[in-house]
Amino acid sequence: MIPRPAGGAARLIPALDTGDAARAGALAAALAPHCGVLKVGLELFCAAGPPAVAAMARHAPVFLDLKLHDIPNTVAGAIRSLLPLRPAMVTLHAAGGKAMIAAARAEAGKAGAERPMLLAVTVLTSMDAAALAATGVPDAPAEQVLRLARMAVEAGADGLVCSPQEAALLRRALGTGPALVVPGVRPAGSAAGDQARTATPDEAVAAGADWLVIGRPITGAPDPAAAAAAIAASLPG
Ligand SMILES: O=c1ccn([C@@H]2O[C@H](COP(=O)(O)O)[C@@H](O)[C@H]2O)c(=O)[nH]1
Repeated sequence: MIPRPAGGAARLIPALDTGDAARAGALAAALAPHCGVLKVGLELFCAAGPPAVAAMARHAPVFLDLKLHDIPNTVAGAIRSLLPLRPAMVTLHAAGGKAMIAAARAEAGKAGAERPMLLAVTVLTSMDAAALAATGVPDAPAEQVLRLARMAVEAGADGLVCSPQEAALLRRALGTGPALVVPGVRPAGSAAGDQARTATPDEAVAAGADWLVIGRPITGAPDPAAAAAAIAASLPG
């Protein structure tokens, strides 16, 4: 399993959110010197499929952010299908429940020491309290994040995806065991877009994040490599 980053650029995970495989390849080549991991999400995977994962993996370890959420047998089958791609990290929704996460973990374990890190997505960083309440959860996002995080770790998840606003809470409650992978990170002055629960890279690291996922502030910059290099240089080493 991929080791935790010691600091600096290794903490950075640029999100390659594009449906254009050639652009993703160019971004990967430009960004790899300034990051630890490259993220392939739904947009790129739906457009370009497994070959895109193999192409990105030539530049850096790949975080395959597919947010699996289905019955246990189906999610285990999806993990089985993904293992030949040798992703460093794979996401699944914590809301899928204990049995789903345990089934995914059992399947991932068949890859041995080279298995991917399984990350449970708690409450999407785009959701505020009102959006969460509209799904039938009246609690504050932080409470629901903690509830799902405890359950996911008990079921075998190696780490959690949460907003930077819950990272300190999860570290206090769960210690250093689970890896914390944190999107919703915005360098000072950059637009939040559809992200609701955000903080700066410095704040995210201070709160206990291991890895920071940053997409549009990098990929939408006039010079993505320079944007990534500036963020990476600002991270504690
Ligand atoms: O709760 C979540 C889980 C995953 N993401 C993903 O992270 C990036 C963030 O991109 P930005 O452009 O920096 O907003 C994106 O790929 C999401 O799918 C998330 O934002 N929140």
